[in-house]
Amino acid sequence: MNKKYALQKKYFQELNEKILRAENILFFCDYDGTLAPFNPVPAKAKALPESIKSLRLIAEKENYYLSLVSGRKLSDLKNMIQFENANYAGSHGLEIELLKDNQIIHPFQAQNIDQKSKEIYQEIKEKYQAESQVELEDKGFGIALHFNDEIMQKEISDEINKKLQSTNYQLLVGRKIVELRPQGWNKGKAVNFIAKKMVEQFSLNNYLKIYIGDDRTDEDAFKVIEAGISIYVQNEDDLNTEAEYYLKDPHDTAKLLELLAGEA
Ligand SMILES: O=P(O)(O)OC[C@H]1O[C@H](O[C@H]2O[C@H](CO)[C@@H](O)[C@H](O)[C@H]2O)[C@H](O)[C@@H](O)[C@@H]1O
Repeated sequence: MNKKYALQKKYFQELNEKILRAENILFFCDYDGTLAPFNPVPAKAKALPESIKSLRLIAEKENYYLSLVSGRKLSDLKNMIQFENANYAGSHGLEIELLKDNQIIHPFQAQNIDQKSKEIYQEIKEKYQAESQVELEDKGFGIALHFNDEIMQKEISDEINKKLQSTNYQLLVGRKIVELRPQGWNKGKAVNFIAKKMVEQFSLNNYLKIYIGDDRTDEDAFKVIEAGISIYVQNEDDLNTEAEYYLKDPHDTAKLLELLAGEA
């Protein structure tokens, strides 16, 4: 493991130099586990106020384009964190709202999902809606099952995985959660989609992508950051990540954002 702790002076200087060399910054930030510490009740998982304050300052910088990217559905994400001048990507990027544009874009269409897959998905959804030991979060484009018990999580994810064989859905296993979502779209594709839109809309030339995220779904985004800055927020997991830098938890995210906002 050869990751760079982003708050260590020499590594912060290194990433800050990259930022200073770029004319424009496309700043992508995940929500849960990155801005908001874990809470067993998703609705209570609030972003740290100091991170909100710094992100607001970052979003106001003339050459910064802030995007919030989450597995949460768009409306939920926008309820949790409200910025006028930010792009939003909910449901792992299946629902996108670009800054200063009130329409929701669905960059990946449901017709890519065949009838058989839809039926199996519906069957799984109904089964776990009726299961009292599992909390089902219906996101429209997919579902998340929240668990308290890791053994149960493993059993259920194995069972669902079997059912999803040769469907157009995929299963993602995360921290106390399994998620079913359509195959073919992910946070990496959403990052590229938003980046392209920003480049076109604002005629950007020299730009740098920054992505901060904490779980497996963020790995797809780290892979498309290229020469930019990818930062993994470690939480409980190990450092098996594509990201170049790491932070230890959302409190570290707050410290980094404060430095980047120029407050510290
Ligand atoms: O992409 P993210 O912003 O990181 O969202 C990922 C999922 O986050 C939420 O679930 C996770 O956080 C909850 C609050 O701390 C926690 O209760 C749950 O166990 C975690 O898995 C959210 O509920 C999901 O919809 C997101 O996909």
